[in-house]
Amino acid sequence: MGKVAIGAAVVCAAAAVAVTALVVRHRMRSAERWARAAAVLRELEEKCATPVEKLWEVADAMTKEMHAGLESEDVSKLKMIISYVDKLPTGDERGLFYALDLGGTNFRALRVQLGGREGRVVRQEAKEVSIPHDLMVGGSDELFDFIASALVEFVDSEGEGFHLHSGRQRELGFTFSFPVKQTSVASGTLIKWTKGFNIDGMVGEDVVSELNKALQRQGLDMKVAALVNDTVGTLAGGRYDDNDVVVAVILGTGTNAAYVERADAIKKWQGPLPGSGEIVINMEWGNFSSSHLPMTEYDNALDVESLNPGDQIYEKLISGMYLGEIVRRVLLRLAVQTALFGDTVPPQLETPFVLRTPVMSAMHHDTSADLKVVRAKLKEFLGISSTSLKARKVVVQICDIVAKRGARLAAAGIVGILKKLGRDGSGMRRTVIAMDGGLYEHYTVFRECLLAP
Ligand SMILES: Nc1ncnc2c1ncn2[C@@H]1O[C@H](COP(=O)(O)OP(=O)(O)O)[C@@H](O)[C@H]1O
Repeated sequence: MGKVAIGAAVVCAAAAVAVTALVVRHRMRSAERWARAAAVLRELEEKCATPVEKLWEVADAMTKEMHAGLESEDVSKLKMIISYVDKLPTGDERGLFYALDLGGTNFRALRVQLGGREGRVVRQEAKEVSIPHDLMVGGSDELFDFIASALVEFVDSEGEGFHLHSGRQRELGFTFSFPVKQTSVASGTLIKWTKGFNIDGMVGEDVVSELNKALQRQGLDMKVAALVNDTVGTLAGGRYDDNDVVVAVILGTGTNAAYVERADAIKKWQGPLPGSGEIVINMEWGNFSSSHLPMTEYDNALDVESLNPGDQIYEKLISGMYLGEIVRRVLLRLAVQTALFGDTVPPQLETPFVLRTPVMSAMHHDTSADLKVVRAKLKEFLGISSTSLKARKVVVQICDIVAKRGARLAAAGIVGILKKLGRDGSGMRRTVIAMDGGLYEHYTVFRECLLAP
């Protein structure tokens, strides 16, 4: 009995030692993994850093590129497109106007009855339709017929309070938020698709004529009276509300900026200068690129694997289409190299664009002590069923680094425009910037960081 007990005790002791050794080894492995995760995070933080000196460099580079883009075509990454809009609203406008806004995942139709300076916006109605993904990469007729048929329904649903002057054809302002070479106020050819659109045979075509043809095919008595970029539209809308608006910036699926330039500062302008002496420039700033931009291996890989490698570099750092995807790439690296989400890499995490920016934003804004929103989103969108609080904190930290880099770079771009306008110093006249876009509107941390970096 004694021997058996001793033997059992010895066995037991040996097992205990083995178990202890296992625990220690696991702890060491876990400590090692966290150390590696911390190193990946540290590196991300360093590479994404945007100290004030760097932001000034980015702002200066933006100003320089603006000058180059106004000088002549094709010398700068900034196209600095002349919009042909030389008059902005004064607030005195009257009548029934229609608008169509196409530039991302949704399009919007709008009708508005303007009642002059006193009446202002008497009445307005809008309709929003999401674009099925297959139409974003299909044929041109299919996309424009889809839009025109939605406009038919919109006009059919017109209620009380909207008055078209008798005998007048319905006129539409077409906001088309892709790079276009404008040829007049109501015509322009597509330069390239961005933001996930890729429709065969459209590059080089007049987008107004494509829409007019579709309106005819659908039997709607309406014609496009003006083609404006969404940023130019935002500038016009901003000016309608406030006379000091001179710049507009969009931060949504993509990003862009427009501003009012002195016509005589546009060296590449040919022909008579407009009477107003001013013209709106559509910068297409999403294509801005500079060696001063803080790029990481994740950004480079995202760019190389994108539909438009080498293009839209600034947009790929700051806009809603890409922020979530950058975060996904960092998380994938952590999952593979440090087993952040357990011993196997969650398969969904390998799917490009599975982590959308609104989901990133929801996780970033999670204020619960145990980060339950992060837990729920990781489960819902990435199929990660169990996470430690520590891992969830890492996720939030990555969102923070990526979002704040984007917001600070966007702010630096705005400063670049103000420098070009000579409105960056103190004691200058009041300058108002019209901001729009879902990213700016809904991503609070991003917006607050942009406003007070
Ligand atoms: N809650 C949110 N948090 C962060 N980003 C958001 C949120 N909601 C929308 N967004 C971003 O805004 C984009 C939509 O922007 P919006 O200006 O409405 O349309 P567009 O697709 O024409 O740019 C989305 O693709 C997304 O990237």
